[in-house]
Formats: sequence, C-alpha cells, structure tokens
Amino acid sequence: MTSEVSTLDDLAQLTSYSLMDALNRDPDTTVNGEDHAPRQVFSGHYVPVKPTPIENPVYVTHSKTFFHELGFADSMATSQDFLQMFSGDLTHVPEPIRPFGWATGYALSIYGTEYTQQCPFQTGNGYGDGRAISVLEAVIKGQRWEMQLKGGGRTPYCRGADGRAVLRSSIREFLAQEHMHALGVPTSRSLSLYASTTEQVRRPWYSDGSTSSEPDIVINEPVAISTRVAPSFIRVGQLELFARRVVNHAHENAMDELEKIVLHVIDREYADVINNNLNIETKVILLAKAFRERLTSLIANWIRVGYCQGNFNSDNCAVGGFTLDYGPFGFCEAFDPVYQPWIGGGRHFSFFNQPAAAARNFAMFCKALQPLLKGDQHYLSELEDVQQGFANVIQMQLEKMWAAKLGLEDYNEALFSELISLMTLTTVDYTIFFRELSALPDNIEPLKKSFYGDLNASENGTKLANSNAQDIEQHWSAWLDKWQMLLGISDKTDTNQARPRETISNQMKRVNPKYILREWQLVAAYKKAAEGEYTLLHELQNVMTQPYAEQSKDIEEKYYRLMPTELSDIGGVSHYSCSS
Ligand SMILES: Nc1ncnc2c1ncn2[C@@H]1O[C@H](COP(=O)(O)OP(=O)(O)OP(=O)(O)O)[C@@H](O)[C@H]1O
Ligand SMILES: [Mg+2]
Repeated sequence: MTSEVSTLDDLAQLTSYSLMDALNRDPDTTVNGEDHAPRQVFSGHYVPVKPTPIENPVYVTHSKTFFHELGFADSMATSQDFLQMFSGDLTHVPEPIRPFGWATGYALSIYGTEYTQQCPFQTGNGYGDGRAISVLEAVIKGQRWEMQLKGGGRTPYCRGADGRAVLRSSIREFLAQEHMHALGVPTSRSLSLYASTTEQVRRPWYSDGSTSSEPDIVINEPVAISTRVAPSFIRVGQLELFARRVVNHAHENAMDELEKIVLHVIDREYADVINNNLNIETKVILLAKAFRERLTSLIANWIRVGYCQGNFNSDNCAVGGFTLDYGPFGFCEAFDPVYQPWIGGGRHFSFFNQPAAAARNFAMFCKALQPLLKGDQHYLSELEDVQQGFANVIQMQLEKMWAAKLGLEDYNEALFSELISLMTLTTVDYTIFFRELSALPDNIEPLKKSFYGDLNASENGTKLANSNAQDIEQHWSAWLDKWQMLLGISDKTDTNQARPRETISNQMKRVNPKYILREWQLVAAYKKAAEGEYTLLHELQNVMTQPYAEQSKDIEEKYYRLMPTELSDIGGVSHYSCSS
C-alpha cells in the first residue's frame, strides 16, 4: 500500500488551523511567537510561540503503528525536513504551516482544591504549557489532529524553568503512549522522538543503587523533543482558568472566552455526540454526561491494566477523556492498592484511589461549566445530578471491569474482596497473576509464578513469615475453587457449559495483558539510549505495542517476569521524583 503522506509538503497540504484561528490570542503578545520570557497572561486562549530547536538532533524512534494509521510513510520520520520541524526548528516549514506554534494557559486544582500560588506571580496567570508547544493541526483521513512538541523550549508559562524535556522522560512518555493505545486505553499518541547529541540540561536524580526517597545527586542529561498527538489538548484545568476569570470578574470578555473554549472542546472531542444546533445550556449538560462516561471508563481501564497516573491534578486530566502527561506514572508490579511511584504524589493519587481522584477532577470540571448556565435552576440541577451520579457510574464501570478480568459475566463482591485480600497478603505481580489466571488453571501451582514470596520457604517476605504459609495456600485454593464454580468450570470436561473453557480463556486474555511496561525494563532501555544505542528501546517498543500477544520464548523470558527483588527499593526504579 502506498502512503498518502510521504513528505512534509504532503503533510502541509493537510494543514488546517482551527484553534489559532477560532480562539482568542493573548492581546499582549507579539504575533510571530518570539515571546519566551515568563510573564502573566491575563486573557486570551493561547500565546503564539516559536519553539527553540534542540541542538544537533538525531532520530531516536517514531511510532510505526501511528504512522501507518495516519497513512504516513515511515521514511518521513528520518527525512531532514520532518526531523527539523519535529525537533523544534520551524524556520523552513512549507506553507501553509506557520513558522510558530502556540502554548495555552490553564489553572490547577489538586484533588479538588484550587491553586493559584503555583506560578511565580502567585496569581495563576503565569501557569500553562511551560514546555509543550503545539505546532500543527491537520485533518487526516477525516480526523482533526493537533501535534504538540514536548520539550520545545520556553514559553511565557515556563515559570523560569528551561522548557526542555530530557531523553529519559521523553522515552518514558513516548513508549507509554503507544503501549496504552495497544492496551486499548484511550491516550494521546506518540508521533516522533528526536534527541540532541550535544545539548544537555541538569536534573536532580538518584545515584546508582540509591535507596533514598528524594533524588540525591544532580546529573546532566541529553535533551529531546517528542511529539504527541491528540484531537485536542484541552485539560479540565483549562476550563477552570476561564471559569475562574468569569467568577472573579477578571475582564469583560471572560464569559465569552469560557464559552468559546467549551464550544471548541465540544467541536474537537464530542462533535459526534453533541448536535451543534442545540442551545449552550443543553450542550453543557450533554458534555458533562459524555465526559463522565469517558472519564469513568478511562479510570476502569487504568485499573484494569495496572496503570497509576501518579499526579492526577485537573491540569493532567484531558477533557477528551484520554490519558495525558506520562510523567510520574507507573504500572503496578507487586500489587498494592496504594501503589504510587511518584514520591511527590501522595496516597490521594495512588492506584486504587484513582476513582476518587477522578471524581474530584470531575467536580472541578462541573464547577467550571456552571457559569455558562447563567443561574438557570433547571439546568443547574441537571448538572448537579450529572455530578452526583459520578460515583454510581464509576462503580458500575469498575464492577464490569473486574468481572471481565475474572472471566465472569457478573461481578461478585465476595469473590473480589477475598481476592484483593489474598493478593495483598501474598504480594502477587498484578499482570502475571491475571494472565496466569486467564489460562484457567486447575490448581494454584501456575499462579505461583506471580508470587513475590515463596509460600513454603521460611525466609519469605515479612508478611508471609508472620502468617501461616499453609493457611494462605489453603485460602488460595479455596478462592480458586469458588472462582471455578462461579465460572462454571469446576467440571473439567466441557459438557453442559454455556461458554466453553477456550472461549472464557480467550476473553480473559483480551483484557489481561501479558506484557506491561515495567519501570526497570524502561530504565535499561533509556540508559542505553543515552549512550546513543537504541536497539533495546526499539525492542521494548515492539514488545509493548503487542501487549496481549504471545510473543517468542526469548521475549517471554526477558519481559514476562517479576521485578528482580534487589530493585524493589531503588530510586529511579521503584520510585522517582517527577523530574522532567
Ligand atoms: N522543564 C520545564 N520547563 C518549563 N515548564 C515546565 C518544565 N517541566 C514542567 N513544566 C511545566 O510545569 C507544569 C507542571 O508539570 P508537569 O510535570 O505536569 O508537566 P509536563 O509533564 O511538562 O506536562 P504535560 O504533559 O501535562 O504537558 C506544566 O505546566 C509544565 O508545562
Ligand atoms: Mg502536566
């Protein structure tokens, strides 16, 4: 099949700006994007910004999957003009691509509390895309996409920081985005990744083998620019910024700017479910319902695959209902309901608390929409109902997800609670456990592959040493019996079964991945990449973009395995600072 887009000139033909044309430019900015110094932005939806190219860029990787979906030729990723543009140099882009991009402001709420002090001016007006710069919008195969550089240099929202992203964090985000997509979890996508062979920045990090919680050294790291792609990058925090300005009577266009950004996000993300001819109040209610549906499903998916966002502030919560900002994230290995890899994150953003964190973001989202209902009691109470309904909707989504993970048609609370207690007591690997269970084992032997402690050894982890191993083993067997009974597979022959064993097993394998992006595997790949050696990174990308597939024996041995115990407390592996 020939690709429709083989050169940057072809891509230029598909360019179609809407945000910069339809929304308001900050009136205090220059039009050509030379505006890089930190400052307050008082109004407008965006600031034009010319990215700062990284020095001596080299190709690291691109998403073959996404290129293919977009109809892009793979050869384009290594072509000089594409590399130049997506490593931040817009000086020679073909028209109608503009020689500058844009950054947007947003507000911040942490677990339902509004903040304004996070910017140097203590007002919130200096907060937004500090190093993310969108450079293009294009309509490709009928879908509008926005392309955003991460690490493209300073913007007025940089708060005095360097506007750069290091290769390590860029590799993490790049791989995680494509991995999540392959896992069937809505996400921003990865397009390309280029690194500098000469430019470095200093970041706090961990010395080799450090068990310190906080970084204990400062290191030089190569910089990189990754490009991520989504229908929009509008965050809950963005709507909040404009709503706060309405509430605070910040300026006379505040209501108009709020309405415009809400209509924009509907157009980008919800045009298929919200009719354009409806009045704004009805659109707002439908938007809240549609976002509730997507957000609750997203969180259930995160928990299904063991993903912890780590820092689920309102500014990291995309209104399109997809995963955004892979900084402090991690995939849960040894199961722990309060798993949280980021040292700055706290329990409120831990693994099993994500439904509660999402509810807080949803509440802030509803609050931001309220001014558009202009005091109409009827609509206000409808919005209130949508918000109040969040808890029920997410509970239903979670139950449906747990039932699917266990191969059941109906959720069973007793079976689930007992499993969670056992998984905590024994310390099991979240991914390996569910994948082994998907083979419908007759007894608990195969499941032991996922146990971090040996049930029968005397020197197990403390949890096991304090308990009676035999007892735990009996509990596991009793749980398995109960599960088999509910599944209707106690009878080992397939007679009289509504669903044959193979059907159940295949269904389970479609929701329980075999491969997840384990931090220690990522560490190995980005360390090699920092030396200019990308083979391991490419292998990891290949494995993680087919997470449900049975891959070769070699790959299985290398990647389908428990975290080596000696890494379980190491800074930069088991936990990290959100150093970007
Ligand atoms: N090196 C940096 N220079 C300038 N701004 C930065 C830098 N690192 C982070 N920021 C900004 O600080 C804010 C909070 O950081 P966070 O870790 O959420 O950022 P991020 O990973 O860059 O963000 P995102 O993926 O959400 O765009 C963001 O607004 C981000 O743009
Ligand atoms: Mg962020």
